[in-house]
Amino acid sequence: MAVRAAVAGASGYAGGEALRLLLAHPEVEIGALTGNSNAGQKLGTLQPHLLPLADRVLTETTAEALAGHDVVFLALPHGQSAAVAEQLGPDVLVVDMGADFRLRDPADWERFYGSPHAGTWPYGLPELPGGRTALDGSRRIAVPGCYPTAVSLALFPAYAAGLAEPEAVIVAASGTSGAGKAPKAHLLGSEVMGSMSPYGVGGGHRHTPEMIQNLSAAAGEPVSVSFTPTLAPMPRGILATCSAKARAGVTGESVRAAYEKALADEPFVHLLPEGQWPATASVYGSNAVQVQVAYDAAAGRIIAISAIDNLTKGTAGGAVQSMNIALGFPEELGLSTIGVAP
Ligand SMILES: NC(=O)C1=CN([C@@H]2O[C@H](COP(=O)(O)OP(=O)(O)OC[C@H]3O[C@@H](n4cnc5c(N)ncnc54)[C@H](OP(=O)(O)O)[C@@H]3O)[C@@H](O)[C@H]2O)C=CC1
Ligand SMILES: CC(=O)N[C@@H](CCC(=O)OP(=O)(O)O)C(=O)O
Repeated sequence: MAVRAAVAGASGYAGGEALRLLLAHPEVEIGALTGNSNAGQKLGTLQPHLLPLADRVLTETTAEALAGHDVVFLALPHGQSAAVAEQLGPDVLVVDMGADFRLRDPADWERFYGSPHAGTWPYGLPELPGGRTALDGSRRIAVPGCYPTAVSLALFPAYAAGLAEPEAVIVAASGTSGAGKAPKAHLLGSEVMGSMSPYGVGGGHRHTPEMIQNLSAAAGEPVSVSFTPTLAPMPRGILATCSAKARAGVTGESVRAAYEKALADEPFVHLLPEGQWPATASVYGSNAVQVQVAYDAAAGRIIAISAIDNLTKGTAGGAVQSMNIALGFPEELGLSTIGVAP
């Protein structure tokens, strides 16, 4: 029997992407759709690409509206999920696409988000060591941030194999949908189009502690991360260029072998053949992740590059993949690795 799923934040980008994927999921029936300022509006006016749901009307995000579902996806601004989640029973699978339950260290949360820490839930990145075990049967899932998804998948094989020094340098470009749908001054179309610019420079981006958490767990020792995000003039996609100094004795062959071993059985993460490089266009709208790795012998550095769709594998696709594991469905159910080209 199909599970009944509600989506809170259905008017936003993450909620809209969750609905796009859930519409194609053979074991999910879509229940309540809730919003905030757009409650009372028809979904067709807010998410015109979701034609089968065009006549559905958004209700307020309340415990009553979300009651009676097997799964509740929360696509709410940071800090809003805990109050909603605590009103949902322990048997309901709550999948939080916000940041509230991702970090283990309350001090990290308070420093980067400036509010009391709500707690820590099983982390929705199945590909990390132990990731699937943590999600199996869980009724609470913290979906990772989009940049930490791209970066962790690019670098964990190097750290898990003990090939890299514990200091990573990351520069990643994101499409503008990463910033959400609400209008923002730095996202005016005429200023974003035809230009790339950095932001959150100097360790200030809130995804830095999440990357440190993931890479340190893979390495078995603390890993420092210097992360610089940049905004790219495209609606979707993240290209993460990650590098770390190689440990003594590392060769191009040993790096390649470690990545082949770590990613061989992954249904969504694809280590490209040597000589091919990840591109955001290749994963547009798909749950696939492209990874490539190279050893820069002159600099003594491992360079790992990944491409994801920030809204699919970076948010809603990762959420559905994790839901599948938690509920015992095949992990790939309802998810595509087929992109859109050109
Ligand atoms: N965009 C992305 O690439 C990613 C987003 N996420 C996370 O997903 C969550 C949603 O992000 P995104 O979809 O981009 O943001 P949007 O701004 O596009 O959407 C926000 C949603 O939350 C609703 N909302 C706003 N304020 C409140 C409130 N006070 N109480 C309840 N609902 C509220 C909005 O409703 P209404 O429109 O009706 O006001 C809307 O449905 C965030 O936590 C974000 O960090 C995670 C990974 C990637
Ligand atoms: C381009 C852009 O602005 N991206 C967002 C990341 C959005 C995201 O995935 O992260 P959260 O779920 O943690 O909000 C940012 O840098 O804040």
